Amino acid sequence: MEAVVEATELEKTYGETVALSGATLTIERGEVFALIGPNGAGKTTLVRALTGTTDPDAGEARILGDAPRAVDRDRLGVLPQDFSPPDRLTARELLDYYAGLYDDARDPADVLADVGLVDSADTWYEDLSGGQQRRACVGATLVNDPDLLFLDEPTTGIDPAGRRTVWRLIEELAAGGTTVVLTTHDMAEAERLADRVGLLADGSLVAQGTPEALIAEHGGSSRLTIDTDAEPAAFDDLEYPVDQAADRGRNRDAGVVVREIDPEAIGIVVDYLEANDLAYTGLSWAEPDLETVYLELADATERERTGRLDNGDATADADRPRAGETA
Ligand SMILES: Nc1ncnc2c1ncn2[C@@H]1O[C@H](COP(=O)(O)OP(=O)(O)OP(=O)(O)O)[C@@H](O)[C@H]1O
Repeated sequence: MEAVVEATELEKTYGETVALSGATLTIERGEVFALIGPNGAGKTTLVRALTGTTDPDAGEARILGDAPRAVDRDRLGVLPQDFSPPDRLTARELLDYYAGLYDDARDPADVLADVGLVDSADTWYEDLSGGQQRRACVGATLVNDPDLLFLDEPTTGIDPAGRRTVWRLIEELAAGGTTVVLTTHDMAEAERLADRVGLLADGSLVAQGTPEALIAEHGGSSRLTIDTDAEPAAFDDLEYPVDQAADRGRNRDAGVVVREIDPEAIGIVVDYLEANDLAYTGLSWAEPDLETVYLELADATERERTGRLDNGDATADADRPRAGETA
């Protein structure tokens, strides 16, 4: 396999703030790699170090076999988080403008179609909706048909249908051999798109792997959440471990979580609730997902950093069931 992105022990501090602390990763050609992590974890700084818009204090970054600043710009597409093109250009003019920067650019009309903006092609950028603006920005990174594409939060502010347009586009690009590095706070996006995910916390990549491997290693067991005001102690005679659910927000019963339970065994819990006169308003079963992993690992890093004691229920914050899995 050909390494297209290589970061070795990257360090970057801003005054007292450590933005990168020994970040090391390798991304192969054609991979979609998702960088996830809490606000301030260092994702943007890592992308900037890899694209040559910031110099690390130590360590080495190489992309497409070269130092980031030495790479042929025709081969690279970069969508920064805060990219804001001129307002008084239409979507079409914007892509024409960016296409004009390259000798061998794609037809901007094709790019407009790719990002789903044909109907808004003649609308000024400032009059596009936030999501349409973001799609136009994604388009601007595609005019040179890059081999390596960095997308910093590409779908932030885009509605669900538009998000799927961008997801399909990223999948097509990757199928065609483009290497894509994206940062996202959307775990469904990372789980759907990424061949591998890197979780950045406090400037270090604390976990890397396929979504499936990360979920298997860090996701814990499947769980059944019961909407009930009953205490976990009321379930002492149930054959499964039961904990209090994390804060479930307004308008929800407090809730308890039954762990290590397969869906076929939900009937046992229902029988138990009824035999013990325990009132409940709903049950939802969920497999661990990338969000579970994220919360577990980000929380573990936070505990380590602050010296906060583990209460023995490290996954308690991760009890939200996945949509569509309500029993
Ligand atoms: N130019 C800068 N000057 C000073 N501090 C900076 C600068 N860039 C980043 N930082 C700090 O470095 C840390 C990492 O920031 P970074 O933007 O890389 O995080 P992030 O993971 O991308 O966050 P988010 O998810 O909020 O976008 C933060 O504490 C941030 O305040």
